[in-house]
Amino acid sequence: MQKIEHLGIAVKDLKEANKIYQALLGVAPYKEERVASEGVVTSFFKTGESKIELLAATNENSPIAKFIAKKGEGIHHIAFAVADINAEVARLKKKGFVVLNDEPKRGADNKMVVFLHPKSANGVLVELCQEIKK
Ligand SMILES: CC[C@H](C(=O)O)C(=O)SCCNC(=O)CCNC(=O)[C@H](O)C(C)(C)COP(=O)(O)OP(=O)(O)OC[C@H]1O[C@@H](n2cnc3c(N)ncnc32)[C@H](O)[C@@H]1OP(=O)(O)O
Ligand SMILES: [Co+2]
Repeated sequence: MQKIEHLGIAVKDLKEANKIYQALLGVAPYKEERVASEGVVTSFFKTGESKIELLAATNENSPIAKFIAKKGEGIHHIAFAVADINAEVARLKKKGFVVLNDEPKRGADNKMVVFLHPKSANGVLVELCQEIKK
């Protein structure tokens, strides 16, 4: 793992949450991006070497809608940057981690992503991200 790429925070109202995190971090979000395949709209803030990703659901089947219905707003996942996502998936599967999507899928912010089940990491949903080279 290269570094923590972002912390994902599930929010009910993206506009309101943007105001709160802009006040907290002292910077405006640098992008807002819908990921239809995930049923989310995201807002990204850069804070030093890391990022905060706010996520709101765009439909009731969204994992974010389910998460908020069950646990309320809050930290949803931790994302790590990796150099070779397929090699990391193979390594982690060998170690017994439950990989939710063997094939990396297109995420937000120009990344290919894979998720590991929370049960594999002490109740924490883990996302692996590999930058898509331009
Ligand atoms: C890709 C765009 C963007 C990016 O950065 O590029 C994103 O980050 S998109 C983020 C949204 N997408 C995802 O989260 C995809 C991966 N998530 C899933 O596949 C599901 O949400 C899953 C499998 C984590 C849970 O789905 P399930 O239908 O099984 O929901 P349950 O409520 O039954 O959960 C089972 C079990 O897991 C616990 N849980 C659920 N979500 C989380 C979470 N975010 N963190 C920690 N734990 C979580 C839930 O409480 C259940 O545990 P239990 O002890 O049985 O109550
Ligand atoms: Co994410």
